[in-house]
Amino acid sequence: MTASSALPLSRERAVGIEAVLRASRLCQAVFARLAQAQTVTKADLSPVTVADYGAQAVVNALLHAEFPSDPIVGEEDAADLRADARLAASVVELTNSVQPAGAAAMSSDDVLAAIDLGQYAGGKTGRFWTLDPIDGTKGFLRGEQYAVCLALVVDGVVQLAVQGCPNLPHDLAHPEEGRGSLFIAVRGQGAFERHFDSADERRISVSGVSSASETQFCESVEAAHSSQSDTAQIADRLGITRPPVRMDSQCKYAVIARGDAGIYLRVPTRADYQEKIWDHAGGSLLVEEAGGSICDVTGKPLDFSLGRTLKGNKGIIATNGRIHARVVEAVRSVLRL
Ligand SMILES: Nc1ncnc2c1ncn2[C@@H]1O[C@H](COP(=O)(O)O)[C@@H](O)[C@H]1OP(=O)(O)O
Ligand SMILES: [Mg+2]
Ligand SMILES: [Mg+2]
Ligand SMILES: [Mg+2]
Repeated sequence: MTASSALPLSRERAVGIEAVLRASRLCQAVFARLAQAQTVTKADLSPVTVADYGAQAVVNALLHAEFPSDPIVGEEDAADLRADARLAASVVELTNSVQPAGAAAMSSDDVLAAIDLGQYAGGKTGRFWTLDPIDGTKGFLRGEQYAVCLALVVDGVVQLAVQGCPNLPHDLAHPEEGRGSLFIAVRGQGAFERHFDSADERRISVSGVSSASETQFCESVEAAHSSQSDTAQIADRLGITRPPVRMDSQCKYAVIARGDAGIYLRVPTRADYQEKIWDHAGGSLLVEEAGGSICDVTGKPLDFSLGRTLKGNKGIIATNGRIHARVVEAVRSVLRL
């Protein structure tokens, strides 16, 4: 099933899908030659590859061509590329490799300018896009899960999500049967999944379990991103006996939205870490439109209107909805909130 073009945000939805598919193709092409991929270290020590820059260039360029007055809150900026001509040349080559046949090649200046379109400050009025060109760079580098995450925020509320998950199995129990899914949601229109090799969409919904003990929970692979000792205690308190599903990136939100697991926990490891809006905007809408619930570890709704970070929130609890109150109670009790 494909959403009708008469529905709200149908053009944004179609452009978002094209942008995320192009960026996902670029990332897969880079991974195929990852042995040679250049990586640099940003000030925050996170790995960033030519694919992160290239994917941001591709998405921003298409958004800017189609919606020239929409600002973009993107994770990356081109400062390091301006200081490294060899790295910049790789990104320009990659960006042009996924432009449609017949499109004029982008110059180095065009590519750097496209990346730098992502520096908008966000806020509570008007509409803007938010982009994580590769969420889960560490998963990408390991050949595991990562996601290209795009969302549209209007007056502080997420209205559209398009998330590409190139390595996500279509069926977690049968990874050999195919990988690569796109997840799409528009507020009020439901959540959908399509495989990378087909335009057919299917509506997805959260798991129907009504007891937390019957489900599995997912969390980060990286212990520095979410406290695995706290989540083990929370799981224990909820009577969950199955091991956690550890996965990088916003693929965790897709897995909740599709009903593969019932709970996603992200428990702060540091009091001063502010979650970024591009790490949660799209994923939160996917979960809500699939019938689930989301809030922070104190039970507060996520507030995407405060700029580039979720500075009013701490951590994340996303569930299938039916077990939400019980999970929030267990998290608050273990964290003494
Ligand atoms: N201390 C931290 N706590 C929570 N998330 C973090 C922390 N440090 C980095 N991140 C972010 O976690 C995300 C990946 O999370 P996951 O573990 O779910 O795959 C990345 O976007 C990464 O941001 P960044 O892109 O700035 O490195
Ligand atoms: Mg990063
Ligand atoms: Mg991220
Ligand atoms: Mg990223």
